Amino acid sequence: MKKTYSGRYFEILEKRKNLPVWVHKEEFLKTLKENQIVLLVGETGSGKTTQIPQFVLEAVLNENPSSGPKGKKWLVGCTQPRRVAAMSVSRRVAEEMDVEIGDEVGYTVRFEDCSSSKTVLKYLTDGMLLREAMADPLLGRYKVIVLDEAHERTLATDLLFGLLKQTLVSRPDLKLVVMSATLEADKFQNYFTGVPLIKVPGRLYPVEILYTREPQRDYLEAAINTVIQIHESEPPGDVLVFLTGEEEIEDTCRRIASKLGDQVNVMPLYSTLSPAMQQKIFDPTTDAVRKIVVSTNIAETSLTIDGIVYVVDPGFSKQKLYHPNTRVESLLVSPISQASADQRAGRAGRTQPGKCFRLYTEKSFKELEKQTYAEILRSNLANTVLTLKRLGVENLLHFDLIDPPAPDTLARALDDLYHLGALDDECNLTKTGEMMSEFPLDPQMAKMIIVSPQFNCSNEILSVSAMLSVPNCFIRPRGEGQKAADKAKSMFSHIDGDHLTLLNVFHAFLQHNQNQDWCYENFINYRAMKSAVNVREQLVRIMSRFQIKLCSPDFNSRDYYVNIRKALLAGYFMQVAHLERTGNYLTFRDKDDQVVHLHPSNCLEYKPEWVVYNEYVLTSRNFIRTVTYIQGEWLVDIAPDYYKPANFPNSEAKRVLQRHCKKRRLSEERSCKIF
Ligand SMILES: Nc1ncnc2c1ncn2[C@@H]1O[C@H](COP(=O)(O)OP(=O)(O)OP(=O)(O)O)[C@@H](O)[C@H]1O
Repeated sequence: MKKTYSGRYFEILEKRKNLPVWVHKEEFLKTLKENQIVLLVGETGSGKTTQIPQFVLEAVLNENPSSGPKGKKWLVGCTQPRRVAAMSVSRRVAEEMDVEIGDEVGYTVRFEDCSSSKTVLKYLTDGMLLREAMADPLLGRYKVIVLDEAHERTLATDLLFGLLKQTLVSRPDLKLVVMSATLEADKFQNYFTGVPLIKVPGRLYPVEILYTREPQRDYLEAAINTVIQIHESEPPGDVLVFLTGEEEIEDTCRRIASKLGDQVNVMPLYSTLSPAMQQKIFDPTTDAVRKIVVSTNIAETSLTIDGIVYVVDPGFSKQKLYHPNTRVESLLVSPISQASADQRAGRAGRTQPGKCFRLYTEKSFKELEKQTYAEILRSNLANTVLTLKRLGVENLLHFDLIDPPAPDTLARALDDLYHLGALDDECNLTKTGEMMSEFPLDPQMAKMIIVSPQFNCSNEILSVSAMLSVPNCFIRPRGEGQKAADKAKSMFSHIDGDHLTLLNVFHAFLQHNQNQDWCYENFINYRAMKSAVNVREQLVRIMSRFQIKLCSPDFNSRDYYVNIRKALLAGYFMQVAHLERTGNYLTFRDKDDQVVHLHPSNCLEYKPEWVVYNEYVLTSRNFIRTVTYIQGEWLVDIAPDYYKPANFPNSEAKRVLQRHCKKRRLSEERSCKIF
């Protein structure tokens, strides 16, 4: 039966037909029919992300009217580097196709699947497609895969390139479309040897680019002043400002709001914000109030925020950097690339003409790198190696990547996985490694969960892991509310560490029946808590697949928290710091030790000799965040191979460790004598 469409459908269809990609529809479909791989480069806003997958779907449905593999429907998949884009674009496409989201059009992002057996077009993060490939390396449900925003060169997209290059050989019926606004076409054509390239010039509305005459000393001040200037002297239209991180964004929102009051509606956007808050930026505003969205670069690609006329681009973003020697992966505020700057400008001019205010000179723009450096060259690769091993890649050095990572980085990753027991001496995936790869978590966390039954506390470790996987649950408003928030937090504080504090919050939330008012009264982020409950349920499902026992120590036993702390260490034993006599902590790794400080958010009432930490944060100082007290002798008990004193540089910590080892040896000898 033919579907009857709503009036809205025809209204949007008229607009869609004006998008530049529509002129190239026939050429694109013909090229796709004749080739297995097609590259498509089109300007921002030309209609790639929303239209091309629909064209592809039309062709797939026309050519394959009967059902796909195992009686299921064929799928067209379109990847996005960011979850907020995958979710919002799929909603838009569902609206364009006049269907409910989750039916014919759906999305899958980490910890959230909004697709069903009806789904034929699925937007998903590149990371999720990689996960699907682990379960089914031939991606049997897919007829066409569209890799969007390829220029971003995220780690997952780069791995998908390598993987799909192999898969396409085994599956001649599978097709691949690679899309971007600013693709290094030559590089990709070389990589995929001579595949056709379709160029879509033009955009729907023009964007005027303005540069400053002089370089700006303080980009934050400059950004705030520009927003005020726009508000005071430019015609109506919403504003999108790009900044680098959560704190900076919240602070800027507050400052803009205090200067412009009710005349504007200021909204933050960053990845750790709850999905509900993220969705708020798409709410239409009334004419009298200007919307000002202050965002990290998660709004840089694919997003259309209706009403945005002005973009303010200070030219910086936080970028991941990895030092294989110290094994520290950190985020540093760095200048963006020309490709990023173009993407940012492209957020304007989507539903009407726009203006982009670049807070740097034209000369500086020309001096920026052309493209952002591929993420694979700037990351800790432990997770990547685990993924590749799970995908059956035997020889990592022969896996065909566009930019192969530095050998040092690869060696470090192999080493870490070996210590975690994920790889054996021959670099093959162990049973533990296989299990670890099934958890959508970093390898240490996965290991911690897998071994937690040995410490009789898998229930607690799951709760801690869930809490570590969601946005910060503590709300700390600036100004008046800060003291009250700190007081509320202290009610949950556990003197031995932040992990245990998170566990207290999780338990309290359950005890109060997941009540939203309770969260509000206690300065707890309700959405984060609901997400944690949801994440935990998903982790439980993976646990039961592997028959990993769910168990808890007796809450009244003295060892309740000791067991949990030991289990934490069993996963994170490579993230330990020792308090030196100088009063500083020193990370304790087998090469370069680093002086670090406890992050001010910690809830320890004293400075323990040894701590295990979740995160290394590099800002004005080196901080370790989310820390818990552990005992030095546990290191030699829990990770004896890793903590051989001979492996470590001469230090105070080494001497302590030697003592523990000696004690352990003596007690072993003693127990030998008894028998
Ligand atoms: N949510 C929306 N509301 C209104 N119009 C929209 C929406 N999403 C998309 N559009 C319209 O469709 C156009 C094309 O969007 P699309 O995301 O497909 O472009 P694109 O070429 O992929 O851009 P980019 O390279 O920036 O991702 C937009 O410029 C806008 O006019």
